[in-house]
Amino acid sequence: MTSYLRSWLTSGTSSADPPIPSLQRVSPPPSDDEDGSATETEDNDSPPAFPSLNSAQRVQTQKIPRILTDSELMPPPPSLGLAVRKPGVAFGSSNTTSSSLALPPTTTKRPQPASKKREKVALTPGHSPLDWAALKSSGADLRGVDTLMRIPPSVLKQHNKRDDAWSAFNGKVYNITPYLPFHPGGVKDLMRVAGRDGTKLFAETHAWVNVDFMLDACLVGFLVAEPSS
Ligand code: HEM
Repeated sequence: MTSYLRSWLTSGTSSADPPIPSLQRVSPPPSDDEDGSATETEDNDSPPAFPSLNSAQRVQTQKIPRILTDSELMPPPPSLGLAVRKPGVAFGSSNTTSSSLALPPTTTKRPQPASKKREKVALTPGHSPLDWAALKSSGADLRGVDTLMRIPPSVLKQHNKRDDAWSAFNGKVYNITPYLPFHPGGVKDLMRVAGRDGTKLFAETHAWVNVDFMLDACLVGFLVAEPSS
């Protein structure tokens, strides 16, 4: 084999060609086998050394780069969290705790109702918001009328009793009687708008409540101007 390669390499070369390096016979790596009985064909499940015994990688293993600690990789957060900052006090100058896990001062106190008027009333059993949703979708007649009507203020005014209370919100007139016991603000407050346009009072109390959704099943008609006689 070696002589074949040598003759193949030398054929066609001129004297100007660089000298052909002589082939070296490389002896196999020392085997673990004392008696050298293990051969290529023999079963040997032990994996080869990695990195290879004479590899450059193995020589360099002494110089493993140092693994940086967490604090070297990422600086620690500032000791004072924004959550404990007091409004109007310069950051870090107050006597706040150093833990950023401390509760922000705004949530350490229970929120107080803005006024006595806005306090919620205790709803009687079976009158929770979920119960109202169930009643609305039950198919029960909550309007009390057969068709939607055009309702002038003079007609609206007549429906001002607990058992027959209509109120207008954003141009739509609703029968609020079935909703009275479900109102979280109480019957009394809701009755203040019975027989009249409650849009303003409603918006001043809780503009975030979606009246159109809450009372869609109670719609009786639309508020119109008084017909001229
Ligand atoms: C028919 C129209 C109305 C509907 C559908 C309605 C609905 C609601 C709902 C869903 C809440 C609970 C709000 C919440 O938890 O955030 C509430 C609370 C309240 N409502 Fe009404 N409301 C109506 C009309 C009124 C009116 C006209 C007043 C007028 C005085 C009023 C006074 C209150 C008060 C004082 C509360 C409790 C305090 C609060 O939650 O802020 N509501 N209402």
